[in-house]
Amino acid sequence: MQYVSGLERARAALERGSRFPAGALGEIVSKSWQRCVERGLDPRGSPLSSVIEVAELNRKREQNALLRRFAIAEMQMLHQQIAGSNFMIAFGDRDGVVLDTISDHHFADSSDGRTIIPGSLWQEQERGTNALGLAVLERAPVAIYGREHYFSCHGHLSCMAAPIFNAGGEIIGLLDASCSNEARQQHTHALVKMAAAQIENSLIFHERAELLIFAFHPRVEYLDTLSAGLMAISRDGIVHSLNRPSRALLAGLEPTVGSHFEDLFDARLGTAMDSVLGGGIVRIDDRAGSSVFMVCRQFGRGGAERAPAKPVRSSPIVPSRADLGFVCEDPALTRQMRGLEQATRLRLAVHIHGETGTGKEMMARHVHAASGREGAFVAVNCGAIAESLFIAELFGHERGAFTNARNEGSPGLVRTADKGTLFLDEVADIPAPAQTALLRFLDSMEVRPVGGQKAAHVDVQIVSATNRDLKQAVAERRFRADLYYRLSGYDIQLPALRDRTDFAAIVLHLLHQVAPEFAITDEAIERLRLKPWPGNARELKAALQRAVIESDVDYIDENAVAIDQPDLHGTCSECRSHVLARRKCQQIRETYVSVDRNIAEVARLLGISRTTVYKHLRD
Ligand SMILES: Nc1ncnc2c1ncn2[C@@H]1O[C@H](COP(=O)(O)OP(=O)(O)OP(=O)(O)O)[C@@H](O)[C@H]1O
Repeated sequence: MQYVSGLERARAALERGSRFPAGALGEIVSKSWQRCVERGLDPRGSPLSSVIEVAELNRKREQNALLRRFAIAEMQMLHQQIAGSNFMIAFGDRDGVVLDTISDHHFADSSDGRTIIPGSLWQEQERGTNALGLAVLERAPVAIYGREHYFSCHGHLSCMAAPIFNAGGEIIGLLDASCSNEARQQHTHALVKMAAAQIENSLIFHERAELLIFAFHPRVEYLDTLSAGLMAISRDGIVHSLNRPSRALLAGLEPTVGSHFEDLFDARLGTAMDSVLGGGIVRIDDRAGSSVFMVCRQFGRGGAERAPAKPVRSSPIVPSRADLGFVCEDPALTRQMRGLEQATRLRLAVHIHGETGTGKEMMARHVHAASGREGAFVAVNCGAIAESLFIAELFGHERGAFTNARNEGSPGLVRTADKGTLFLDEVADIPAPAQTALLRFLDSMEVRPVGGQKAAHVDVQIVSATNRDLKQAVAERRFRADLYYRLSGYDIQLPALRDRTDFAAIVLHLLHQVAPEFAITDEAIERLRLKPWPGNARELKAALQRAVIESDVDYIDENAVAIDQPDLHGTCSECRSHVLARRKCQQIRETYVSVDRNIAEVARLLGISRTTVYKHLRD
């Protein structure tokens, strides 16, 4: 509390242009503010926000290809760990240029989220005090909360950034987690640091695949954690790579690339190797007199029979949103679903309308689950049953009731669904005579099997679905109007995938089903969103499957998503007939072309949401 008021006092002075009481701020922030003042940056103005061109961004991505691969894998992990808390994870190069983001889409579309986009520069001289810029300057993890940011327009943003170092101790990249509130997120800060350390270790394993890699720590139970020292050593004892914990654990001995094993440890390399080659743990002293436990994590190519152990993650793996099973974050849809439980309590028949692949069957199963009914969920594809058999299949038949009837008779699908749910899929295809029988059943809830005398009462929740226009079918007298009214006691209209505001969540969910270990960048999701997706979620799932199979890395980026660029002549179809809308639409399309088709940049420049941009780019 004291800190907050101290910060506010300092902020007020800063914004007045007076000397701010440095003691009220942390040292890093206070020095950074001072540098910004000296540079003449106006804290109430706008940052000199610059975004590099797409060609330059692609060049940087290529230059950092290997690091990017490990970074995106870790971003995916981090995203899963903090999913739902409205965060954005960003990977930047050593100059503070954001190369990739993976985010909760709510944040990506917020005004804060719109500032952190691929290609944006976050050096202190442009953006003032911020975590990415300061992590480079301080060569250490930095968190900047809310109004500690120099520019007041970033005052709602909290950012935690950690540098990624190479084995020589140089910064090679940055990892950042940002959210739009001022809360101190110590837990997230720790996770970002761990992710950066994990990337550094992964790089050592990848780049030194031919060498021995030893892990060591004074406490044996820490050998499998990110606190353990890692050293890649050739068989002549020369150190070729070492991670940051190695330097800290051997402080005083100044280990570097080129040091010799025996200058660091009080043991001959041959003896240490003999002890650890069988996978054992050896206790040895370092040259400063402290003892450590050591284990061999990689024996190097051609070195040993045993498969190298992988570095173990010490971070907890938290289940992701994808485990929930059903994505429904679109407000238009959640509104419709609010009354669902009540509708099933009143036994209203539920009718679901939506294009093919929009999840009608999934929704029907959800209605069944929401109703809490104990009986079975029985799905009937009304378009797939021969007209002559329809009534018997639905209501059952007695033994030998008709030619081809089953010998033992059949209870019928309606009775199988007793105390449960009967799902009539493709309901528009019900043959005319069956429509009458179905209507009679819905009115009485009684079934009489074909060839039988006795009617039985059943208790069934009816759900029907179609991708056709049932009202039109009624108008054309192909579907009975009274049956239509009976089936649509409670209507759910499933939006097409291209119109869903929770598109990103659906992509993540489907990708998790297809390849749980795969990550996808925000930019790839943006590209996917430009497609019209006539086959909806089913088509999207197949496209993700293809992208996964064709990918030789474990993530999907913008290059893995081939889309036909939209034809940008004129306006989108919705804006064609309105003069004002036409002008706005053209402006969006022109800006899109002028910024090398970077959707995030269009949203940022015009101050509109990405969803609005997509809408105007489609035909
Ligand atoms: N909201 C959603 N969340 C997650 N997955 C979804 C969602 N909607 C659809 N899917 C996925 O899309 C695929 C198609 O769903 P489903 O079979 O329910 O669609 P449908 O509308 O019944 O299709 P059709 O009209 O062709 O019968 C399924 O694999 C399902 O996992």
